[in-house]
Amino acid sequence: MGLTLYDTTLRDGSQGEGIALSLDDKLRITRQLDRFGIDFIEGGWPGSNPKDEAYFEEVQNMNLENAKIVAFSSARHPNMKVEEDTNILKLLEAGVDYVAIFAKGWDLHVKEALQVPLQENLKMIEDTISFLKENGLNVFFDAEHFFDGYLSNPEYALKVLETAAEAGADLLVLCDTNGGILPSQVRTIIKDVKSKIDMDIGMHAHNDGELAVANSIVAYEEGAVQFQGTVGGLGERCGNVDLCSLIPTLQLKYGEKLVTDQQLKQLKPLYYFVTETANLIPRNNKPYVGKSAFTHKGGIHVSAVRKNPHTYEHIEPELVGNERRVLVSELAGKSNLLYKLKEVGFDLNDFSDEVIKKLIKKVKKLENQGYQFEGAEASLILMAFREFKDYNSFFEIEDFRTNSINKDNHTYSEAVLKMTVKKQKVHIAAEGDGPVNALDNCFRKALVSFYPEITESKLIDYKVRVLNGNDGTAAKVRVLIETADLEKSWTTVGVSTNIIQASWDALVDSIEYLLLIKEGIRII
Ligand SMILES: CC(=O)SCCNC(=O)CCNC(=O)[C@H](O)C(C)(C)COP(=O)(O)OP(=O)(O)OC[C@H]1O[C@@H](n2cnc3c(N)ncnc32)[C@H](O)[C@@H]1OP(=O)(O)O
Ligand SMILES: CC(=O)C(=O)O
Repeated sequence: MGLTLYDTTLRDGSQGEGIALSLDDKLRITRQLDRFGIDFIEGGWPGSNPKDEAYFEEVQNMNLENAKIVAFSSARHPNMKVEEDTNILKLLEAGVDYVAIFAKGWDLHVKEALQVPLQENLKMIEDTISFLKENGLNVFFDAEHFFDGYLSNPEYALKVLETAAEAGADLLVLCDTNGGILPSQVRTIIKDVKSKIDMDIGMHAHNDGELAVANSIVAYEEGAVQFQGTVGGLGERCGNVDLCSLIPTLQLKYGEKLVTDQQLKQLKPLYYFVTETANLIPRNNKPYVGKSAFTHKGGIHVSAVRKNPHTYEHIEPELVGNERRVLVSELAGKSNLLYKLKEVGFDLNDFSDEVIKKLIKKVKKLENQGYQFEGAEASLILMAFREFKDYNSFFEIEDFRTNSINKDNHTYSEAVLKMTVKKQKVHIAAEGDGPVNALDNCFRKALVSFYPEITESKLIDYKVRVLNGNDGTAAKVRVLIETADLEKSWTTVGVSTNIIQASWDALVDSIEYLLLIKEGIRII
């Protein structure tokens, strides 16, 4: 058997806390895994619940391009005939060519979890595999707790594998079910298994010791041919080995051709698809696929990356569908700002060294006052624009006022705004649920006849962070406003001890940035 990828997101991944995939979710994930180039997809345990049973019915209509679907179950129950065990019968009804059977590889489990003699566990394995083989199925044998079992009673753990092999199993999968084994132990144990049993082995690693990737890599180095894991490392307790880390490591560092280059570029989209389908928040610092995996913040790093990205990147981000990003903050140097300005379309010749230094000094000073530009790039870009001698703002604010009114125990607000737009004086009022909403309504009402395009955008998120909580209601706050039009979203920032002022500053930036984009000024 060549190297194969085995995804158990739909089975072991579903055993992770907070994961509740619908049947439709499972089918959509199946489609994406298949397109990505996964060889085997463990779809579920048909004996466990009606949803998994329905999955095996539905998946037969899917015309998969690449993957084989695998149905999962335990070996037969103790003291029961295999042909009478519904778990096993449902495997036959699942309409698959491949099944995965797990059984105990640790004497402790046989004695305490199953509470049967050691011999009965071997008999369960033998009966189940023989029966499934007689019924024409390919059988992957998952030796549950194999590594802990080997450490406790190596003769018995090996006997479990030998029994499965003699009964006709097509592959012996060594499971680190409790996820606590060490790479050095994996190496020694697999060497011993390989010296005694002449069969292909697979690896199923859990991540309780944060070593699932390391343990799977050691298994690979020792000749394992199948790697079972999940997208994003979902799974029981701390999860399974994350295929989003394991696959690119094997492919890009060990040179194994597991998927095509094009498929590998779908790794990040696959991670996002599965994470979002599972209703989870993607983790920025996930190796390879996280938003921050190739994001540079420290000035020293960005200075070097501009000269040669290899200085601070272990692979090219595009290989896994990711991208390089640079942040500007108080930890930035000139390089961060130059990178960012170029990225958004500025001609760097427009900025003298002096202006860049002045801008970066301003960023550091403002961050010391509570601004945070890495999450508010639109405000940063506006700051750079305002350094252009020939830049005229789209409007000039004269003053504004807000009032809150309580009537019949319901509070609402009104705002009044005086400004000049295209040399015309505007004096306008509007109401809103609260003062910021009233100001937003008023501002847009004042601008709409001059810039009708502002109706295409709206505020989609508004976050307030108290910066010095000890000062109570007099504390300084940072307001981040996210605005979106039909194509993109952008974030702006304001900081003040007055929440209305902080919100107003962020609001003004958000509208001004929109007008910059709409007026076709060089911003991508
Ligand atoms: C390491 C792993 O991740 S293995 C996969 C674990 N996944 C799951 O458990 C999710 C799906 N599970 C289920 O839907 C249910 O647990 C079922 C349908 C399988 C069983 O439900 P129930 O019959 O109500 O039993 P329950 O879950 O309480 O206990 C499990 C039974 O399986 C037995 N069992 C455990 N491991 C094995 C095994 N390897 N081979 C055979 N039987 C086993 C246990 O001894 C216990 O038997 P008992 O009821 O006679 O005491
Ligand atoms: C089979 C399995 O999921 C395990 O041993 O962890």
